[in-house]
Amino acid sequence: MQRRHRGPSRPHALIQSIKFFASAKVPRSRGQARAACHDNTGSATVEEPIDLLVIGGGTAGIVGAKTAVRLGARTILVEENRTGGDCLWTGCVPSKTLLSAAAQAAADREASGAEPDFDSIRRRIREAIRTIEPEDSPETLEAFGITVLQGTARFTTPGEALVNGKLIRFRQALIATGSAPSIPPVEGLQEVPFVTSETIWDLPSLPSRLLVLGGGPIACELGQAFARLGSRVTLLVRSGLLPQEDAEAADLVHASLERDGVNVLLHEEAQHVCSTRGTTVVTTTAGQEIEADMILVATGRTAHTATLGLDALGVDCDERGQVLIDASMRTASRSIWAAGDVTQYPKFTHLAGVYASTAASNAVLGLRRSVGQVVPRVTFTSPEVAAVGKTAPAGPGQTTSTVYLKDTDRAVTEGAQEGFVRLVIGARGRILGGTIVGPRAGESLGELAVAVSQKMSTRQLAQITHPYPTYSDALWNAAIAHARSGLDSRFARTATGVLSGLVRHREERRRRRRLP
Ligand SMILES: Cc1cc2nc3c(=O)[nH]c(=O)nc-3n(C[C@H](O)[C@H](O)[C@H](O)COP(=O)(O)OP(=O)(O)OC[C@H]3O[C@@H](n4cnc5c(N)ncnc54)[C@H](O)[C@@H]3O)c2cc1C
Ligand SMILES: NC(=O)c1ccc[n+]([C@@H]2O[C@H](COP(=O)([O-])OP(=O)(O)OC[C@H]3O[C@@H](n4cnc5c(N)ncnc54)[C@H](O)[C@@H]3O)[C@@H](O)[C@H]2O)c1
Repeated sequence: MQRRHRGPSRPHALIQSIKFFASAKVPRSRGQARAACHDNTGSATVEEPIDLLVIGGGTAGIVGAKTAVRLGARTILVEENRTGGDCLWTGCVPSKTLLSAAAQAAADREASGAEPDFDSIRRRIREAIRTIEPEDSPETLEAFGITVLQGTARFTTPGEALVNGKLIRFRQALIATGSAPSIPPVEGLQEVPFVTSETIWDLPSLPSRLLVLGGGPIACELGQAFARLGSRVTLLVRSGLLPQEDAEAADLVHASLERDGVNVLLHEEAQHVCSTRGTTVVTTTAGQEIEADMILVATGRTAHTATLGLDALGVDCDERGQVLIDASMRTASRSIWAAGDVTQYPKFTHLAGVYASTAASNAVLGLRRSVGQVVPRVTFTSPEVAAVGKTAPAGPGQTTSTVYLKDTDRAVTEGAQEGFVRLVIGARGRILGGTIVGPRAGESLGELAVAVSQKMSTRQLAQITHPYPTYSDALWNAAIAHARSGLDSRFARTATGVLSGLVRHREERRRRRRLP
């Protein structure tokens, strides 16, 4: 089942907001970008290099190229597969559609015992992709003013790259080639059928027993979805679940997965895999044997850099092949920039788009603006886990304020009381970050991201009236609880005591003056 296919990703609707940076249509008047290609036999057709060569047509590549064109740069985007990238074809769009269909399937099963139709779910996923896809198509990008070339790019020198044997000369280049699933070196794995986040969408039928290797966002989201559709799912996880997240949040996801029937095995790995009479048997490091009809490998990512010819440019990569860049998105080579999953930064669509926009404008305008470090993220399990900034106190003077959904009226009215909001708070009540767990947690995260990036204090957030009854009441109440605890401190009590004494004294004096 394992098939390597790298779909281009997409800045589609999610990236509408990023299009704030790269929006207006640019008249297709230039043509210089196309003319800058020449063959490598020496018969150059144009001498002048293009302004920006973008390699990769996923979210990072598309947003980067649009930003550059918007700034007047002659831009070529090279994509070896389909423009749109992981997010559109094999990532966010299919996985969020699947999660929605699986939640509906679980509700239907509970209500009427009806089992889901896997074919219609696959059709729904295809339809979601088909609806969004035109936004990222080569035609749309060309209409925007980007020259799109289909092919595999490889650098030859700092100012030149080969695409399908043609030489392209460029002033600046943006590497946006994304990443692929890492396949762990488990004995026997390559000999049995397995899928990854790239190929699971091609499964013709629902596997009755699915073994998932990994415990990150992909394993948790897809593991829960397949369990809700009716597969018997086992998660085999080297670490704890969602190791990047607040431990109590991860515990709630763990409990929820188990309620959906998922068998979660933590701090254990696959040691050996073999196939016996059509069934795959995985032996774990703890000596357990698990039978499965299909394995999903979700154990992290490897960057697409091996064939880019980066050695010739002096661009540094880490051991996972990730391009190392500074805060302005520039590599060790002055004219080479990178953004998205190919870099060492966290791997999210919104980050790929925003960082690529900064990289492209820095490259084209000769700037060194730094990217923002406030990174919101959402794992779309049930309950959702949304986080931004610090998720635990990390120094003296830092504290937390937590409000549970069982104390939040909207959650009580909806019978969805599992979850919480936890703020991490620093000196003078400054909000440093936090975690939101519960239904639609991701929808409340934007407000917390604003509070963190604007360096707001709990007192400032507490002063903003929130509508009742909403889930964001929990966030508000966490801020109010902390701001109020400040008022309860000994210093604050002394200060308010002194203040009210002064007022009493002043009023007494006025009263005496009025006496005859
Ligand atoms: C199952 C799953 C669910 C996800 N869900 C979410 C989510 O809900 N929210 C979220 O924010 N993120 C999510 N992500 C992560 C998100 O998909 C990625 O962060 C994002 O797609 C990265 O975009 P990119 O442009 O860096 O890379 P990609 O989208 O991978 O694009 C890279 C492109 O470069 C092309 N390419 C590679 N090498 C070359 C070459 N030499 N020449 C030419 N072209 C080349 C590839 O074909 C590809 O089209 C999810 C990922 C997965 C796998
Ligand atoms: N909702 C979202 O935003 C979303 C959804 C899916 C993916 N993503 C992005 O895609 C990236 C990749 O996701 P991922 O879940 O593949 O990777 P990950 O790196 O986040 O998690 C990998 C997990 O696999 C475990 N693991 C590693 N090797 C293992 C082995 N041999 N056996 C068993 N377990 C092993 C790790 O302990 C960890 O729990 C994420 O970091 C995230 O940025 C985002």
